[in-house]
Amino acid sequence: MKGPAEAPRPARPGAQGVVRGALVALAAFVMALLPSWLPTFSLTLLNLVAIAVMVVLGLYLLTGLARMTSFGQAAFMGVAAYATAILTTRHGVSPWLGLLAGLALSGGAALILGALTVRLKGHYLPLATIAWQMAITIVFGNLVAVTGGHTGISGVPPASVFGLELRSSGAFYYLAWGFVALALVGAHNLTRSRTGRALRALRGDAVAAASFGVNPPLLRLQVFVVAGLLAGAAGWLYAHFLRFVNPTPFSLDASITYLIMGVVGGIAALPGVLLGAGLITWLEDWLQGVLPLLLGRSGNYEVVALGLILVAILLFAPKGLWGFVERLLPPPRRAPPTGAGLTASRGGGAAGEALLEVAALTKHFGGLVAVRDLSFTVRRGEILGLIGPNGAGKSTSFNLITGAFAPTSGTVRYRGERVSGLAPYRVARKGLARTFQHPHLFNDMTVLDNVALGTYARTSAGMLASALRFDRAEERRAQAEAYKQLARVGLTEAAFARPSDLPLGKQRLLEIARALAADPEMLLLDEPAAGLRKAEKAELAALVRRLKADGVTVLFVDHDMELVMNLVDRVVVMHYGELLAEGTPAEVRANPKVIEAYLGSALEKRDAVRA
Ligand SMILES: Nc1ncnc2c1ncn2[C@@H]1O[C@H](COP(=O)(O)OP(=O)(O)OP(=O)(O)O)[C@@H](O)[C@H]1O
Repeated sequence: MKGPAEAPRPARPGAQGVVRGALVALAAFVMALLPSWLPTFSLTLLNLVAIAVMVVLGLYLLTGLARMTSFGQAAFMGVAAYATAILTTRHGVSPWLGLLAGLALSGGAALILGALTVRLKGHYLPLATIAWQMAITIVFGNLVAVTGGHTGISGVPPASVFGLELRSSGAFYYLAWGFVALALVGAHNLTRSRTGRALRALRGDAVAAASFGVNPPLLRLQVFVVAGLLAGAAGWLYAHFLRFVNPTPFSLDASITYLIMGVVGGIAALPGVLLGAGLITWLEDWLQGVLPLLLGRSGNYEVVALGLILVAILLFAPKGLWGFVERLLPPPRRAPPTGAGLTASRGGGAAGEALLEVAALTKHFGGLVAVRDLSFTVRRGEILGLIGPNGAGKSTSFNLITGAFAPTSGTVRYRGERVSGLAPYRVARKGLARTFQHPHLFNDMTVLDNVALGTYARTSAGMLASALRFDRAEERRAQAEAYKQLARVGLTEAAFARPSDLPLGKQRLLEIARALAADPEMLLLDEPAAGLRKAEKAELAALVRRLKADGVTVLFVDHDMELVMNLVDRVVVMHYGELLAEGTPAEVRANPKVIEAYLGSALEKRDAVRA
């Protein structure tokens, strides 16, 4: 481990927070004064920046946090812009009612599209959003009776506040940046919440996220809708600022430009959103003026220039321009959380009674039977070892128990309740926590936040509550709980390090701390000793013994016979997918079938090496 990363920072987070707060207040003060200093042209540009920020903020949540790419945000913007334009020009409705209608329609559209597409993997989601984006642009252009076709709808009334019509750029500036301020604060709060952590965990590792109770499709859908609503609000601002709508600002080109803004500024950080939206909006405007003069002809050449900038950023600054700036700033200092953790709610039931019952479990992979007719019971309070030579079916059994695989036949019951066939997040919420053979940790979060992820199913603040910071008390307890579990595995020194700074042995302890943060009744450890040195294995074994003393039931799947035999109460041995033997370590060690299986596989390995 890198020494300095592990050492606790000399925490003076209070002073740093005050400085940050003062800087934000100063920026807000300067922003409030800008309309009295700047010419109309600059204010108009700033209003367009504000509108872009709203859309890119949605992309921050969608792509920056959850790594879902959408090429369709301008379409959601267009849905709200057309809704308010039609209602206010043709039906005399107030622009504020137009806002409600616009948000309802853009949010509804995101809900429908999201429900259909968020389960798509890899490139299919972006492709689906392109299809949606193109379809909706065609509707805007061709449904002439409703949308005015390519001519669009003009005469959209200005929004008014307390009877004051916001006609000028200077007046509209306060409305647009007021929206931005609210959205920024909400996004900032969300990022620091249980939802923000879960979203970051979701990126590329839905299996790990589900292991502490996150429902990946639901969370993806929620964030997709929020991004749609932010784009909808931007569309409403656009319609009442320019007072004219046509299909062009809501086309695929526009959606791509918003993505470029995110990538250029740095889509994974809120300052990057502001930087990207500001820079690209200004650059686009500047290039539109300069390029025709330089090239001697007019055309959309700024698109080519923006494309080149995007390529350069992707090559030289994959984290965007904010990535550069961030490196120059001092790292944030955080103090160890204090106070009470979360209330333990599991437990009950007598030691020794059946907790997990595996009955006639079978799993086929095509023609291969990985697990055949496997039955065993884990009793409350014991450590049960599941061992077997390579390919015996241990990991498959583990995945069947935790819900990662559905069994071909047979059942798994936990506390008498059938859990086989349930989604992994549902199994996790029943009180079964797991670790992974190869640690699934999140290096863009601190060690402490990685453990706090484990509290997901024990906390309940939703997106709105988190965005409004109503989760303050719960979040404090979740952080304190995470720290408590870090202390339990002896890792508090590394609380503010990154998981990648830790050696493998400590990463495995960190995964166990995260599992413990879920307050599990039963802990399933998948080859926790693989790749560990002798001293690390001893540390692991001591921890598992302490957990047993605390009443945690453990299913310990591993190769290491010596470790398992000295640690567990009972052993289940698998061979070629079937149960070979079951009993105490002494009974199993003396079982001729076990000796033969292990000796046989050792000889096979030796022959393979010789060959
Ligand atoms: N997703 C899969 N698709 C097809 N076959 C699989 C899959 N997962 C496992 N298998 C096969 O099932 C059998 C049992 O594999 P499994 O990984 O469960 O064994 P194991 O006892 O955990 O082995 P190891 O100790 O080497 O991890 C092996 O033959 C393996 O190749």
